[in-house]
Amino acid sequence: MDTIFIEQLAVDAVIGVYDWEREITQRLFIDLDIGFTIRDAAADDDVDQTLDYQAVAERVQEFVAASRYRLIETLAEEIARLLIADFDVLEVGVRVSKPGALPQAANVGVRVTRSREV
Ligand SMILES: Nc1nc2c(c(=O)[nH]1)N=C([C@H](O)[C@@H](O)CO)CN2
Repeated sequence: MDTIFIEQLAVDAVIGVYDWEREITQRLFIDLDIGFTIRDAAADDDVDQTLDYQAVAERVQEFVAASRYRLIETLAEEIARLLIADFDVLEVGVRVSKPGALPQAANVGVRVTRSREV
């Protein structure tokens, strides 16, 4: 299987377990590794035969911006579910980073890998 990836997709969302975090948005970065066979699209040089990363990015940005989860774990899981359901992908890796969460660290986050059940 091949991979189509998106790195550091920036989205502002309501996210966090503390009361003050429910009142603000915070910057998240999303990394996606999407398992997809690109051979046919490459052979025909045809975007209609591949996964349009622009469409994926717009859908994920729309979803995350409207979300109000407490845990980044939940957000990562739901992004994976969305991609498998809406874009018919076989496997997806989702990394959600919340760089503002820990002042003493450059970044924190979670990574999940999920596959479509066949
Ligand atoms: N494993 C996690 N730990 C924590 C999370 C989280 O989403 N997953 N969230 C918080 C707070 O919201 C924190 O980001 C506030 O700065 C703490 N730990």
